[in-house]
Amino acid sequence: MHSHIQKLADIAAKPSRMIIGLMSGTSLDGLDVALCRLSGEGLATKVELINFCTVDYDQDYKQRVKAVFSKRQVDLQMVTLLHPWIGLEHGRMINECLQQWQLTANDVDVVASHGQTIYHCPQRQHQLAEFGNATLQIGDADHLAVKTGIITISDFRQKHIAAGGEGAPLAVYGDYLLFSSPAENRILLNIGGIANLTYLPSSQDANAVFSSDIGPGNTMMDAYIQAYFPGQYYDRSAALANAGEINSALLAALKQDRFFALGFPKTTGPEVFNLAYLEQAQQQSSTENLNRADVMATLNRFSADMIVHAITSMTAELDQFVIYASGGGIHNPLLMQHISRALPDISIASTAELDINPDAKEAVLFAVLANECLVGGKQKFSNTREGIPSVTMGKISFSD
Ligand SMILES: Nc1ncnc2c1ncn2[C@@H]1O[C@H](COP(=O)(O)OP(=O)(O)OP(=O)(O)O)[C@@H](O)[C@H]1O
Ligand SMILES: CC(=O)N[C@H]1[C@@H]2OC[C@@H](O2)[C@@H](O)[C@@H]1O[C@H](C)C(=O)O
Repeated sequence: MHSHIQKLADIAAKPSRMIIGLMSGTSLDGLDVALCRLSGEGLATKVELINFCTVDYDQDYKQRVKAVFSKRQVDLQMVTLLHPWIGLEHGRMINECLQQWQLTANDVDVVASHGQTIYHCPQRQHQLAEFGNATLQIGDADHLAVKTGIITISDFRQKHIAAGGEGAPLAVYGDYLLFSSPAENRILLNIGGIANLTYLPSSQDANAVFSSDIGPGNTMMDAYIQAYFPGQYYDRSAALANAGEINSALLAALKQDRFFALGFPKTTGPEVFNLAYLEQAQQQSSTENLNRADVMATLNRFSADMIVHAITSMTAELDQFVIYASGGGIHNPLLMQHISRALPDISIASTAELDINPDAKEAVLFAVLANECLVGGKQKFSNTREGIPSVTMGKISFSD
């Protein structure tokens, strides 16, 4: 047996494993690095978040990735160059975090690397009959493994698609394993660039678990402020949106997209929800001359309304449930106010109540997927339930 395989078997046999979960989402703000101690598998999985940090991307990094991000036409040489480069950059960022935490590569068993999504296109979006669902994450894990000296499990979304899913949301697997509880029906709501949710019934029945993307979380607000307020990356504390008024004609036009007419589950990304989408809605509603604060106020309300719509339609038959929110959008006070006002009888907490830092949650969930790749695989989801195939995800890269 190759010593690498023996090493993997030894890691799998340990009573607990140290796994670094990485997430770099659609907001392109930074790399979330979550060092977790994991034990058990399936519903017996236990996670302890030992250390967490977001390593901010500098301007060069952002510009390089943005040049190929969610665009139909890109410089293919640049995509090819970025694939190893992002792997190396993420490796360098892990090394920095380890140094900061006064740890070494030997203290970590495995890295779980999401990579950087640069294009996501489910069949229902591209509508090309001869092609299926597709998604592309770059940031090569062999480079990351060699740079850090740590075995790396990566590229989780391809198996999901190969087994009939759209490649997202993957959060549902970890949400179910970590947060499902007989005490209450739960909605795990993540408001990142794109918003998504997972429904976890108190029955803990894996076949009744449900998950879907919702539409934009922060992505359109971020794109708008970045385009018109150079130097600002997001509408901090909703300062701009709070200075404006919601325009009902624009709001109605924003809600017209085909995506919202599709049934759940479904997935999407900034390939759909971007500035061109806003411009089209402004043309349709003759609101091209709206002032910037009003546009931001309307975009903020648009995200909130679609989140509320998804929650109410997915919970129509439920008496009671609690929402646990995560992702950067929970720091946008106006967005959260719109959501809670529209759902006055629903308790909205953050995943901190479930002992997971809401900013770290997605990175932790990738650590859980890596743990399942190593020691799990027994928890089954219903084969008939669209979007949650019962598969083991991730590819393994060795460091030497
Ligand atoms: N103080 C704040 N005020 C307003 N918005 C905020 C604040 N802090 C964070 N945000 C929003 O959260 C975003 C980052 O969210 P997050 O890190 O969850 O995104 P992501 O992981 O890239 O997204 P995804 O889940 O789609 O992959 C920022 O770009 C910003 O829009
Ligand atoms: C293709 C892709 O990267 N999708 C992301 C994105 O960000 C949020 C939403 O869109 C979700 O579908 C997904 O990420 C989370 C982690 C998921 O798969 O659950």
